[in-house]
Amino acid sequence: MRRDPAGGRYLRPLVRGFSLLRFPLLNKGTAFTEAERRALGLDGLLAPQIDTLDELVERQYAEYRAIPEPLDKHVFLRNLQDRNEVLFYALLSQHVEEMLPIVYTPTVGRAVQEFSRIYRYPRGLTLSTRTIDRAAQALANVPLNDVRIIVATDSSAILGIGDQGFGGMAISIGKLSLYTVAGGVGPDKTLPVELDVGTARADLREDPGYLGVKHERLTGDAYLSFLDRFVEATLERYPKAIIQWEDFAKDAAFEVLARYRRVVPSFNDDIQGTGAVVLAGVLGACRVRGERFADQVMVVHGAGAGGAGVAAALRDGLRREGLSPEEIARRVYVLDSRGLLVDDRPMEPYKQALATPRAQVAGWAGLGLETVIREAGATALLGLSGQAGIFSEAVVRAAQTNTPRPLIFPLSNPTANSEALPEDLLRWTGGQAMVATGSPFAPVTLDGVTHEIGQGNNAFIFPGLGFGAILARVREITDDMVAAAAFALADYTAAQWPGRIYPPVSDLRGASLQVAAAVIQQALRDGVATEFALRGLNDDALRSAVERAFWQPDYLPFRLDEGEAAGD
Ligand SMILES: O=C([O-])CC(=O)C(=O)O
Ligand SMILES: [Mg+2]
Repeated sequence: MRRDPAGGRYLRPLVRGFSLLRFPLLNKGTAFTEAERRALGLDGLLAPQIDTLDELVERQYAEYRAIPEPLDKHVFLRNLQDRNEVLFYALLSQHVEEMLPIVYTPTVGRAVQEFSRIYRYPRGLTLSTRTIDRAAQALANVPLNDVRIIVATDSSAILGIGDQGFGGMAISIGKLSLYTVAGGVGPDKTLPVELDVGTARADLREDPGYLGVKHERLTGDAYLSFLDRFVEATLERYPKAIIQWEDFAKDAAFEVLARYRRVVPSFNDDIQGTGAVVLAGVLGACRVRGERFADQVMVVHGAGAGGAGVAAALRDGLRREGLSPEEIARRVYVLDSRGLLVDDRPMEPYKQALATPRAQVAGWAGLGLETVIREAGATALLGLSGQAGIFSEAVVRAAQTNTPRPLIFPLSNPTANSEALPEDLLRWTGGQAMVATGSPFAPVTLDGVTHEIGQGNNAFIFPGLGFGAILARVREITDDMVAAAAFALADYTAAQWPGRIYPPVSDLRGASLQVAAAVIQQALRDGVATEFALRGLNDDALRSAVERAFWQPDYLPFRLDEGEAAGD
């Protein structure tokens, strides 16, 4: 992108003619003007009609509406993205609420599973055991010069659906669409990455149609060495990039975050993003109920990256309220598939910090979900187990004996993995449960009252967190920046959407702007920001600066420099 002396934005293309039409970031299809067609060697290659962006959006939208199946809609939008990226984002921006469940959760889960079958056109960077020795060359081949945000997955724990091998690329692509539509990052600044270290799934390895490498996953030193080479080559080619680690299985998630967060500014979306969004939702629900957060007793079901991240965020939130470690231990309980984490039980090292002291559960009737809810007096249930239906009627009734309006958040994705259906939760509790889910659900009408179902998805955190970190040019993403994102989201919801636990998805952009501004403030306070132009701005000025930096889908005019013509 360039600017003329009057400040007008324009493009000076390095490719011309047919190649220009094949470059999704530059292609305008029939919106190339008469003059551009002549100057850029496009005469004869396009339909005669000349359209505006709005006309193209209308036409694509009509086609989109005619497609019945969500996965086919996803493929349609992905094809558009790979053909004409500005048009894709213009369409998506105008229909965020309708299309988010298609480009993102839940349909992206299907796209991950079907990725080898729906794969059409390359996007992003794939590093595999075949290419990792040439990582620097692979990065040099990426046709983008100023990448600022990378979403990288090793696909070991995609959403709640486990190891998906090469298919995990679809989640990196989907998350980055949100970075652009909700987080304001230009698509030329985003890079989805699939780290194909193999798959533990024999069915994939034996499937002739599977497009990933067909061997067992790398583990131990070989795995870490693979990641080291990726990080090293990335730092070299894109020194200003931030990495979002996505959908790594629990042990790897913690290890990878700890290993690299001070080498390259990075965060783990499932641990930190999910932790922040759930903390914001619990704070929001307490405000709606007129109760104190510090008085809640919270049971986290699931101790993978998401569950552990949520428990850590809740504990951190309680610490900020002034509670002692002993008090916190009586407010947050974490269960994995073997029941409550109790400190004398064998468990993975990362879980130890979340375990309940044995003395505290002396005399309890058991350590399973329902018993823990009764014995602990739980007022909030947070589901991150990936186990569909685990929040059963008996479990929910147990929570309602402790409080008339329990908070019940079935957060596992995609929809089929949700711990409960909002409709059931509201029915079992006589409309009293305060419900938010990870995947989108339609409003529920019960006894004439309609309940909106908030979406407690990290989509309300990561676009703003990443955008703020990019604008502040941070050296590191601190825990306090993540916490600031959570509090900003809770404050924004209370101010703009009183009575709701989360804003509606239609306001993802507004929420992200607020999150980004808060993240910048915190980065400045933490001394990790290197963009000093943002120093000293008050909240309003900062929010305006963030808004001005927000990328908008628009067809920029193409101009050639003096004396240049097609074919030069
Ligand atoms: O992708 C989503 O919808 C949220 C998320 O990170 C996950 O479930 O792993
Ligand atoms: Mg995830």
